[in-house]
Amino acid sequence: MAERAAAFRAAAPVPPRPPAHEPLAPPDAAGLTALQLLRAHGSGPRGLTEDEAARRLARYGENALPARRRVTRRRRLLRSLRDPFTTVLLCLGVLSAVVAAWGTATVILSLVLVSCVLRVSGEHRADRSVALLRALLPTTATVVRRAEDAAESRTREVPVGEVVPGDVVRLGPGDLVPADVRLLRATGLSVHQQALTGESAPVPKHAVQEPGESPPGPFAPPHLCFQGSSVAYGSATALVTATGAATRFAAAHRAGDRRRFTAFDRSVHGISWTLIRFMLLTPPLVLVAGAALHGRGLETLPFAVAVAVGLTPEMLPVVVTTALARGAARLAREHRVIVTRLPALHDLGSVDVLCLDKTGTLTQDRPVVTGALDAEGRDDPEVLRWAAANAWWTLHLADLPVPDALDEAVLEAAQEMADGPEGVAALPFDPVRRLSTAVLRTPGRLGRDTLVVKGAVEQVLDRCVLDAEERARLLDLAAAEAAAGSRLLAVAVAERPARHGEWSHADERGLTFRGLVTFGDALAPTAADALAELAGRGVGVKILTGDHPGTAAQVCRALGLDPGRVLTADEADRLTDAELGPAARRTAVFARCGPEHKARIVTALRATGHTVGFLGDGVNDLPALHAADVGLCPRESVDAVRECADVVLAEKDLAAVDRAITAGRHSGGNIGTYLRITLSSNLGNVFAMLATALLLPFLPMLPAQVLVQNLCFDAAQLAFAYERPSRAVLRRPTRLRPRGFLRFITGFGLINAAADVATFGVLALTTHGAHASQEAFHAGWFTENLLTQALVMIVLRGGRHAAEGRTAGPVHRAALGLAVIGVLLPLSPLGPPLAMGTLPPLYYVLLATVLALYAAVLVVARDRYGRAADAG
Ligand SMILES: Nc1ncnc2c1ncn2[C@@H]1O[C@H](COP(=O)(O)OP(=O)(O)OP(=O)(O)O)[C@@H](O)[C@H]1O
Ligand SMILES: [Mg+2]
Repeated sequence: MAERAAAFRAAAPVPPRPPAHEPLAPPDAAGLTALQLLRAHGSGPRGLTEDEAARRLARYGENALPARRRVTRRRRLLRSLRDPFTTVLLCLGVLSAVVAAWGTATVILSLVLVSCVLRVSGEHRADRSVALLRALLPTTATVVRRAEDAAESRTREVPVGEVVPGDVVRLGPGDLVPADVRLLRATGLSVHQQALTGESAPVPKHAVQEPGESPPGPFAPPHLCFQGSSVAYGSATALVTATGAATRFAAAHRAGDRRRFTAFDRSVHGISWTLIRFMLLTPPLVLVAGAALHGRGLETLPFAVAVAVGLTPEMLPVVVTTALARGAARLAREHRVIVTRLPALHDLGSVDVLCLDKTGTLTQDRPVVTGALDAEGRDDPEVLRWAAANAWWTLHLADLPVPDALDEAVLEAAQEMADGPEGVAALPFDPVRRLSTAVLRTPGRLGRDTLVVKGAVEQVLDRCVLDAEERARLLDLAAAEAAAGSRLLAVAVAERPARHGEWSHADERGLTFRGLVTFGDALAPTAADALAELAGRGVGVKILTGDHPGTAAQVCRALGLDPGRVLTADEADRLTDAELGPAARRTAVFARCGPEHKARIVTALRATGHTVGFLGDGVNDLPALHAADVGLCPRESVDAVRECADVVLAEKDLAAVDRAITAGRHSGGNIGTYLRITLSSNLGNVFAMLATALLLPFLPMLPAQVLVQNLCFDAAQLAFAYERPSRAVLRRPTRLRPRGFLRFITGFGLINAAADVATFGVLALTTHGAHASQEAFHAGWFTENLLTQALVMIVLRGGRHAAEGRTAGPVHRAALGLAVIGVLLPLSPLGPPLAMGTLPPLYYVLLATVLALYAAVLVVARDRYGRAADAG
């Protein structure tokens, strides 16, 4: 179809585009009835003809979903200029220009330019590859269309991009609302509007004949649904009023795109601001010290600025996008895991708590009926027949596209449905109430209808006429079945006078308990191993299920996971947010969770400092997927879930999650190592330069030299995006804790500065003669700086276990290159223009000694730090 549309667009004489995707009529066309609105859109209840739809597609353009819209290069460039480091660099550049230090200003501005260009093109490339991966996950909409005017209308799936204004669409649970629509008909419809309004609870929507006053807010009208939302439960038929860039969500987003603040952003943010404070402090410090000790004036400013510039990790964004994009590409290629939002890959590496739903993850989600029991616990096939009648009629009367797994199992087990009673009304299952109800017309009993309710045991018993003792006995009966690992449905019935009006939830009262249907669901074959594997990697697994606590606990036990004390949603409801955090940390299994509970538990865990991943596949998992740092789902999930998840797995398999986490740690580990090494060396250089600036009668390095050295460092550091990290990095969540991180960089920065100062001594010893010594000093220091940097890259690259049988990788090669440049550049023809002189051979001999000592100290410090980190 996509090809056909493309061909159409290419072949047809395209009519002039209307200005800026104007909708045919305003979305709610205030006061128009549904029929009038259909007419205003040149459509009808039978939908558009295929030809008309194709014409409109050419006219209005593709209906791109919010998450799939491209960011333009200009927007990206502006965003990268807003980056705090870039801003500080630009300020320093301007400052240099103000004091007419043209050399420094030019170098700084070129540095900004190079890093922005690299970043923008890197992000652009990364985005393109994510878009290509996303294209593997097509989302569709169900449209009602006709082949030609006179033909019967047909319902068919089309890619969401081909939906046009005037289309009539069908919506069911888990569907994305493909565009802005006006409801024509709706049954029990509730939509998730979280992406639009931030509100996580589903919002009820219904069709109205003539829209009256709506509550305030662009997304509030109850008869309209909007692109960017999805169906939580119920079903509807609706008219498309606006697509693509003309939708309300697109309009709201143009103002300023909300981006999720990820775990990675949070830690980088903290570190960045500490560095920036330091950068802002450096120039005044250098100026004041220069003036006080050597009576220097503003001429020190370019040097002071260069020192501050020396602190910036200019290549950070480039290393980050490259490392992540490579990781995502590899995951897709080797494991068919698709990362739909790149930063999520980094967060996946730092996930230390993984929340799962039970069905389909720990079990196979192929339930089979194992029994039907009456209230005494005796076999009673009648109970199954009631359950099946409920399943059959809710499926048909509520217009649901497919039965859920439990309903399917019930229908499979109770075959002869044909001559059963006829259904007249249905209130379909919803995961908050955990009930479904069908109203049946009892044959031979005119004027009487039978209400059949099935659902979770507690919810059904709450609606039955029972004394406390009987209720407790029935709960025990259910608990005993659940303790064997069975899933359960309770069934209750009631006879009521027939009626013409609507049935509502209020009618589910005064019921008679009929019995239980029990289900078995085999364990997923890979689950036990994957759980053990995850635990070994430092990931705590928590089960968040809507099921019975007994069933959930038994499934965990069967997989070798100690369930401990199960926390039910009712108990969680009684805890404040502050109490829930610690309780959630202690608990492994949460039962009877509704969609909101799942989200609240995830939020509470995040608030206690965990990075939380959530794996789920149902609409009832949507709020939690939103709330988590990383949302994961299997490929067969409903569209709404897939569109919201950050990581889409080829299948719902815990082993795949484990592989994805490893890939996240791979990329995240490289980024962390890059930051540690770069910032500690940068900081060390700054310390040393400040110290020597105080001692020396001349500048320890000229601004141009500082910047050239910076450029060499940056280029070498790109290698970290391509490195294969050590196994030690993959063994625990990669996490940048700002505190520990700052301690690391100051510690290693000081060691680095000590080596520099030692070199200073060596230089004093080996070079003599006033003028000659200045140039030689610069050369000597340049060489030493690059060599120590190369050494640090090799020694600190893999942490304490770096030696574990590894071959030389890209970082080794880059370090080698850096060392060669460090030694040869001052000796090359580039030396004199950069004001670097030649050095006596003795210098090299003594420098080698300094470097050997430095390496030894580094190794000792690294191992101590590694042991402390392992213990912490
Ligand atoms: N089709 C249905 N009709 C009536 N009740 C149902 C139906 N499906 C589920 N339930 C009830 O709702 C409860 C919760 O549903 P379910 O187990 O699917 O929740 P969940 O949160 O998706 O769990 P999981 O973690 O297993 O995926 C079930 O234990 C069952 O009692
Ligand atoms: Mg589920």
